[in-house]
Formats: sequence, structure tokens, C-alpha cells
Amino acid sequence: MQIFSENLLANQVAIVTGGGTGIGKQIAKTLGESGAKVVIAGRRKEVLEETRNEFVKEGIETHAISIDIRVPEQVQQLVDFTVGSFGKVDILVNNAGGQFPKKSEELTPNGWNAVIHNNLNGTFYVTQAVAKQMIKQGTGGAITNILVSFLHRGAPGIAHSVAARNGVYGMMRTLALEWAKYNIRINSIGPGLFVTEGMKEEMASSAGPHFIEQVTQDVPLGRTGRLQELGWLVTYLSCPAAEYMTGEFIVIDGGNSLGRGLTFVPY
Ligand SMILES: CCCCCCCCCCC/C=C/C(=O)SCCNC(=O)CCNC(=O)[C@H](O)C(C)(C)COP(=O)(O)OP(=O)(O)OC[C@H]1O[C@@H](n2cnc3c(N)ncnc32)[C@H](O)[C@@H]1OP(=O)(O)O
Ligand SMILES: NC(=O)C1=CN([C@@H]2O[C@H](COP(=O)(O)OP(=O)(O)OC[C@H]3O[C@@H](n4cnc5c(N)ncnc54)[C@H](OP(=O)(O)O)[C@@H]3O)[C@@H](O)[C@H]2O)C=CC1
Repeated sequence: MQIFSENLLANQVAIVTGGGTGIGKQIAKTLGESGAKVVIAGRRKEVLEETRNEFVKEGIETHAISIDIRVPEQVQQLVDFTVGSFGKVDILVNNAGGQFPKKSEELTPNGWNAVIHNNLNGTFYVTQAVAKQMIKQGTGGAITNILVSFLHRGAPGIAHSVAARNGVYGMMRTLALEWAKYNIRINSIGPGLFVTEGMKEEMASSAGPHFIEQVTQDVPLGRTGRLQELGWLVTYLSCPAAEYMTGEFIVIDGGNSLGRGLTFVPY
């Protein structure tokens, strides 16, 4: 279903980290279907090339680059590659990230650091490098971070990830203030459960075969999210309709983070 005009983001250039798979792939596709030129970035070259070929067949102007967001020099290569390919960058989606479930008392310092480094440091490196380019261009920009729905509530088994995402949240609020004068807006999205291969692999070892059904039972809207719904939300945040929004965190989880609700109802 095409919700937005196919010219909405014409002449806009978007970078999507982790754009070769899952949520990032769908976000990049939806931005492309609204007219944006897209650069997808991740570590696995073959996966990126496969996605790029798919997009190009669909008429989306796409380039792909293999980089690790944890390595500042490679992050700069991503920005240079984007500017070299499409002349500028207007939209950034910080989607690359993830974690592994582990009881906190069993987490090793390396395990903790690995997740903090990827989700917090990596996101900062990309955000800073892209924003410097946007400041140089002088035409503003829209940055969206993909975080998690349980940011403020907490989630047993993934303390490292919740800590890192809250770090990104704090960073976002501060950068929204610092960069408003450049008309660079920065917002975040908190997805609930969206079925992707990455999510299934991550949960496979610890959560058991019925994980998805169990989580879905707690979702008032009674289903998992559709990837397209995240694509639309990022498109909205990246387009002129959201020009007055910055520093915000939007949860999209079918009501899951409301919990089970009150047991007492007055009717
Ligand atoms: C959870 C309850 C929620 C209830 C309701 C929820 C509704 C929404 C649920 C949605 C949850 C979110 C889903 C997603 O995020 S989907 C995304 C899926 N993709 C991923 O998560 C990718 C995960 N992987 C990575 O990002 C990287 O592999 C990672 C950063 C984790 C590690 O990379 P790195 O290359 O640095 O790792 P090393 O191999 O060098 O290891 C470093 C140390 O980390 C330990 N480690 C790494 N992986 C694991 C693992 N799978 N299990 C245990 N430990 C791991 C590793 O052992 C090293 O430590 P040591 O040296 O001490 O051994
Ligand atoms: N699916 C879900 O229910 C939810 C997902 N999220 C978050 O959404 C994002 C996407 O998740 P999803 O699509 O499900 O899972 P994926 O595992 O498919 O997505 C993770 C993507 O990030 C890339 N990536 C990870 N680390 C790096 C790195 N250091 N440098 C460059 N790229 C990297 C991966 O590519 P590669 O391995 O090739 O580098 C991959 O494309 C993640 O941040 C996840 O935590 C949040 C809430 C719920």
C-alpha cells in the first residue's frame, strides 16, 4: 500500500544503517518508494548487494556500502561515499544495532561493552559524521534512531541494550537542542515486536519456540508489528509534515508497553 506520494522525498538523499536486512531494509524501501535516493550500510557485503539489486529492479536509486558503525574511519567512508554518489545527505536512519539476551549476573565485561559499543558509540559516530556534513550543506536534515519500546520500562535479560538505548535517547535530546539552529531534527522510534530473521535468531537460544505468541498475548492490538508500519513512521518523521518535531520518542508497539492494564474497571 502506498500511503505517501511517490514524490514526497524527491531530491532527498537518505542513509539507512542496517539497511540490508529486516526493519532497516523496509525503512529504506519505503523512503525510496517516496522518491528518496538511498544508501544502505551494514557489515555483510553480500546481503547489502542482494538488497540493492532488489531495490534497483523496483526503480529505487540505491547504493550500498559495507562498513562497521563502530569504526569512525569507516563511518566517515560512509558519508564520503554518499556525498560522492548522490552529492549530499538529508536523512539519516540509525537502525543498525542489536543485543543478545543474558541474565545480568552472568554478563561479562566484554559482553556488556560489545552491546554498549555497537548501539551507543556506533550510533554517535554515525550521527556526528552525518550531522557535520548536514551542517556544511546548510540545508538542515532529519535523523531518526530506531530504539526499543521498553526504553523507560526496562526489560529483564537485556540490561546492556536498555542502557545503551537510553544513552542514545539522552544523546538525542541533547543533540536536538544543539543542532536546532542548523534545522537538523533528531527523533527516535521505539518499536515493539516486529518479526524479522535477526529478531528470531537473537531470541532463538534463550526465549523458546513460543516467544512470539507469548509476547503477542500481551499486545492489546493482538498482533506483532508490520515492517511497513515502521517505514511509514520514519517517512513521516523525515518529511516536511514533521518539520516542527525534534527530540521526541514515539512508541509503536500495538499498546504492548501499556502493560496488562488495570485489573479494576469502573463499569
Ligand atoms: C526481551 C523481553 C522483551 C519483552 C517484550 C518485547 C517486545 C519487543 C522485543 C524486541 C526485542 C528486540 C529485538 C531486536 O533487537 S532484533 C535485532 C536482532 N539482531 C541482533 O540483535 C544482532 C545481535 N548481535 C550483535 O549486535 C552483535 O553480535 C553484538 C554487538 C551483540 C556482539 O558483537 P561482537 O562482534 O562485538 O561480539 P564478539 O563476538 O566480539 O563478543 C564480544 C562479547 O560479547 C559476548 N557475546 C556476543 N554475542 C553473544 C551471544 N549471542 N550470547 C552471549 N554472549 C555473547 C561474547 O561472548 C564476548 O564476551 P566474552 O569475551 O566475555 O566471551
Ligand atoms: N525486530 C524487532 O522486534 C525489534 C528490533 N529493534 C531494533 O531494530 C533494529 C533492526 O532490527 P532487525 O531488523 O529486527 O534485526 P537485524 O538483525 O536484521 O538488523 C540489524 C542490522 O544492523 C546491522 N548492524 C549491526 N551491527 C552493525 C555494525 N556494527 N555496523 C554496521 N551494521 C551493523 C546488521 O547488518 P550486518 O550484520 O551485516 O552488519 C543488520 O542489517 C535493531 O537496532 C534492533 O535492535 C528494536 C525493537 C524491536
